[in-house]
Amino acid sequence: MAATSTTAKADPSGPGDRVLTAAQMRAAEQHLFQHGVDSFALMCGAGEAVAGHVARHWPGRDVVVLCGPGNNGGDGFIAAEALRRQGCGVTLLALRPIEAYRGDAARAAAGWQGQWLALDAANLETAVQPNALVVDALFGIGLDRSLDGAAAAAVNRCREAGAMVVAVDMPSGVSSDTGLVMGAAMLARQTVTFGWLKPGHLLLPGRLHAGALEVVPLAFDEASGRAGQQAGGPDIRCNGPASWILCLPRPGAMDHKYSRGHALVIGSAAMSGAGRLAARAARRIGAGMLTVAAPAEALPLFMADQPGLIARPLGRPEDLVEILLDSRISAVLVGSGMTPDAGTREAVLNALAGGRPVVVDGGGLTAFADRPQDLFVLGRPDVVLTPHEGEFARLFPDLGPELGKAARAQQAAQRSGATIVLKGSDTVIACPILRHDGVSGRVLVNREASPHLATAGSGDVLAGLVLGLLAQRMPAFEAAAAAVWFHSEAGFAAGPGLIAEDLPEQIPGIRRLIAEV
Ligand SMILES: NC(=O)C1=CN([C@@H]2O[C@H](COP(=O)(O)OP(=O)(O)OC[C@H]3O[C@@H](n4cnc5c(N)ncnc54)[C@H](OP(=O)(O)O)[C@@H]3O)[C@@H](O)[C@H]2O)[C@@H](O)CC1
Ligand SMILES: Nc1ncnc2c1ncn2[C@@H]1O[C@H](COP(=O)(O)OP(=O)(O)O)[C@@H](O)[C@H]1O
Ligand SMILES: [K+]
Repeated sequence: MAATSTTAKADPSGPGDRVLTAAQMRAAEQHLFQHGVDSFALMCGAGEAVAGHVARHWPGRDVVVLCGPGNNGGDGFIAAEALRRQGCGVTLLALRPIEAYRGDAARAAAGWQGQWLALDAANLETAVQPNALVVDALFGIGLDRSLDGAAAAAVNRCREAGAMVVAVDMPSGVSSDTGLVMGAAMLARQTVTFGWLKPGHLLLPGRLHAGALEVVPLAFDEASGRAGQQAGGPDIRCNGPASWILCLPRPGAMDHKYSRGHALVIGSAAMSGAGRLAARAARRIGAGMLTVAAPAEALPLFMADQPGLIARPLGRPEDLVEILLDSRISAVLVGSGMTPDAGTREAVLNALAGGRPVVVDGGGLTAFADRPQDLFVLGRPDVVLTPHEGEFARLFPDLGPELGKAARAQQAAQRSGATIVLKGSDTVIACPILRHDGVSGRVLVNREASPHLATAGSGDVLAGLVLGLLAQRMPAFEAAAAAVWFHSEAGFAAGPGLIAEDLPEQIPGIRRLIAEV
């Protein structure tokens, strides 16, 4: 079967922007088989696509192909034979003797016309010379335990030799569902994958092991992708405008400042900067009106900083309840820059009781570390929790990294009933609303963000962006995802030397750019 390959830069995630787990991928594959696609033809398409990729990027180079025990190895045999026929010098090392292969992989192995070498330490040392070009076809989506023995030795040898590795489907050793390294993992320059991206290509550290990604659709289409996701697990996609642009607020001729959205930031005296940054971000993303409620001594700071906002004193807890009587307030941010204590807890609970969409950030999350159930407001998907890893671990101590970031965020969303933004360089946004088509929720993975965002106050800006979009009545999951996307774009736009104060100022330019989308 001829493989069609895509190398789209803007969104290389294949048909749609789905991201499939290993189980979903297998279900998508079954869907194809039920509709007459031949499994060996699919493997041939995969192997030939890898060979085509290698020939395009390194024309005329000798190549070492490492074949594992299953179908990933099968793809390797097909690629090796295709390259050999093109006149490439190919050395092939296999983890199994030829007679031990089964199914399509056995058929692919039987088609290899070159020499057969065992994948062992001695052969690795001879074959993988410094700067060798290596096709890693050891393990793909079937990896289910840590690499050891010869497979681990292959990873080490490639690393020692500074080999340029092209990974087939997954860099071997990276879990396709979690992006976690199992024992040891190939550090690939490039990864050629099939059908759709897998979470492990996007989540850390897998993203760093995968290098540049090429998605080859093969025979996979929208119907098989949908069938794959409906077989179980969440609908995972890459975060981008396609996921939320239709509900991005746009002011119209009939709008006035209140109708555009009135956001409320609960500020603190100890760290007023957090609320100030959030307020500025909420206004830059389009909230028509912004009120800060903060201890009286902090109010002059807010007012001097931003003449366009309204400041109201917050002394007693009842003050917040009174402020929330104003029905024009359309969303609330609580927790940024607040100390994690009983007073903050009360402010969060009062904000939630106000019945508006609420963003809970920073100290507002940690204040519930010893009683997370009190924060979990089942049936309130308009509540957005924005934890970084530390805050997440305090609220969901049992949802550890071993589950993978996509699954952790999804389970946290379902447990809390809230939209979850699990921050980091690979921020994941999860929706608590279950669907009725067998898909257990929606998850978006932000592809990449500027590491310059790792600076104090950057999270406060993100919280403010979510607030500003919620205030404009954008649904919470979409608001959270759009905010994360704007935030990472702002990080790239500001670039080196970025400080949190720069981020809100980048928003209008980015907003203008996507107005045309
Ligand atoms: N679906 C698709 O889109 C397409 C799929 N295609 C290709 O098929 C690949 C999936 O093939 P696969 O299912 O045979 O799994 P694969 O990754 O080769 O692992 C093989 C076996 O290794 C074992 N094993 C696991 N971990 C281990 C470890 N650490 N150390 C040692 N052994 C370990 C484990 O078997 P076990 O030993 O448990 O019996 C496992 O079953 C996919 O990635 C893609 O390249 C394309 O051809 C066409 C499109
Ligand atoms: N290495 C990184 N690469 C990209 N984005 C990052 C990185 N580290 C942090 N971020 C982003 O920066 C923000 C930091 O938020 P947070 O940890 O709450 O900081 P703060 O509380 O100081 O504002 C988050 O949006 C996070 O996703
Ligand atoms: K591989």
